[in-house]
Amino acid sequence: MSVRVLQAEADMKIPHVLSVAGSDSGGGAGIQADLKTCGARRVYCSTVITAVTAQNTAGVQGLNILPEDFVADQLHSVLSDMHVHVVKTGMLPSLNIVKVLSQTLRKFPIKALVVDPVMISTSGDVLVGPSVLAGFLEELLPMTDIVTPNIKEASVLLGGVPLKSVSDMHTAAKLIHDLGPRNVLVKGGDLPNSLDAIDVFFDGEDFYELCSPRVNTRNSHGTGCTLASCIAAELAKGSSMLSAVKTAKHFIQAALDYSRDMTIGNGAQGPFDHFLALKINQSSYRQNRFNPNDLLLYAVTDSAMNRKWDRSIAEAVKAAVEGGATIVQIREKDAETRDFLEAAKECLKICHSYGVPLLINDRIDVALACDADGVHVGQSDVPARLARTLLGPEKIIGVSCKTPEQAHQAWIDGADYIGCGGVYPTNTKANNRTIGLEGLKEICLASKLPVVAIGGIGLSNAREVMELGVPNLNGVAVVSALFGRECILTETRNLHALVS
Ligand SMILES: Nc1ncnc2c1ncn2[C@@H]1O[C@H](COP(=O)(O)OP(=O)(O)O)[C@@H](O)[C@H]1O
Ligand SMILES: Cc1ncc(COP(=O)(O)O)c(N)n1
Ligand SMILES: [Mg+2]
Repeated sequence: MSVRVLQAEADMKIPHVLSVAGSDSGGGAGIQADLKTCGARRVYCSTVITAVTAQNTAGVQGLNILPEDFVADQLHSVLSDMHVHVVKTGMLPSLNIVKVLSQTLRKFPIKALVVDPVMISTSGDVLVGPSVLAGFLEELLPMTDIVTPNIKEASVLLGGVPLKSVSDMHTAAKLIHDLGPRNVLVKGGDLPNSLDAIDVFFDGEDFYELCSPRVNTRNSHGTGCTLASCIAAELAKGSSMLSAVKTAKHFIQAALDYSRDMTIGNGAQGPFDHFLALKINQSSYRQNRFNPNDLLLYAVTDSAMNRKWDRSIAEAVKAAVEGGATIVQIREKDAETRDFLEAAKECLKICHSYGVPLLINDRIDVALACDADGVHVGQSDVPARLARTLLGPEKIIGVSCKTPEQAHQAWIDGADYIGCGGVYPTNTKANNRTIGLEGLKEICLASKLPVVAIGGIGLSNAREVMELGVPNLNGVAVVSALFGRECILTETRNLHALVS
């Protein structure tokens, strides 16, 4: 294969959003919000700038629209060279720019088009005049996968009918859907007298009300841009539309809450902080869901060992959590699906009574059916990106990795941690290459995700693994040293004392 073909294939693998929007000098909305959102969501973002605003926390002081020919040049530069998965639009300030965009998109097919029909900013400034409306209605909306108007913009798209309630938002979503886009999200951030921030999503068949408590903050400048670019980022990673919208709503809520008391600028509407995930314990703002410290003593069950000692999976799991296991994975290679499911439900009850998360090895169907905390997948199982789409943003996903490249891909795919090994030779897994402490260290250093070491680890060597001195090595995963022994409780206690 030629270098060019290999380059093109590598390019296609990196989730990529192109934002076509205006610049906000204050850095809270527009292109700047889109870049920050994609960065926070771990997606590459290229940009085509349509206008430059002089803007701050008090409002918009000036606006300079770029000539449509130069917008066309920027679009061509990006799309003719790079593999863009999703295009997200923000401020499209002239009818000719809308036309240039829709013509260009016909030449360069993409996976999805996300249109935030920016017309009026949160500060009340008119960013886009009425002449552009015809362009939206005739050119852009029919090719749009999701359009995300706020209540004022929804009203403009529908010729001026005011929206005053959630019920009006439902009606508007349906009417806007009739204009051509495949999905509609009417955002209710500015709905008066509403205790919650309610958005209405309509996919052409069903309505969903996405509801979150309203954060009492002045820092809501850029929420609309952020929501749309987060949807675009999740779509680029392979999420379904509904799951992308839910993730985006969750992201906005978490970011607003995290930065509610931040003060930047003297005006009425401040920006918020997109990078909370970097600040709250390394990897995830979804703290209540996954805590990397839970990887400390990771117990993995084994059906053959349970058979040998004549105990049920539930008995084995109970002993392990009593002994101090901090996370449990059930790994059943030869059980009937229904038996596996029943056992998983029983283990889930036990684990949750100790506040310990339970993961299912390989079987996404079983994890979904028993509402487990997540899954662990190997390199030949369902890809992590698809697992994320199927399980949604809340579940924990771990991936077995033997190389820095696999670790990188796991991060791109939206995994939460990686399992790395076999560190030492082991009999639990046939034909498993041993990577040694050196291999483990190399992968840890390359990995942006927390790591749990696995493979032949027990009382004799757990300490040297934990003393490797890499900050993202959060724990050891153990099979035989717990479940291959007579008293799981004692073995777990001893190992727990050694690693903590
Ligand atoms: N104070 C708030 N608390 C929680 N969510 C909010 C708040 N303000 C806006 N949102 C959410 O932010 C997103 C953007 O909505 P909105 O502010 O209505 O759009 P725009 O920024 O385009 O005017 C929506 O998901 C909305 O529910
Ligand atoms: C350049 C630019 N684009 C978009 C918005 C909308 O901001 P919001 O997301 O708060 O409605 C803005 N204020 N400036
Ligand atoms: Mg807003």
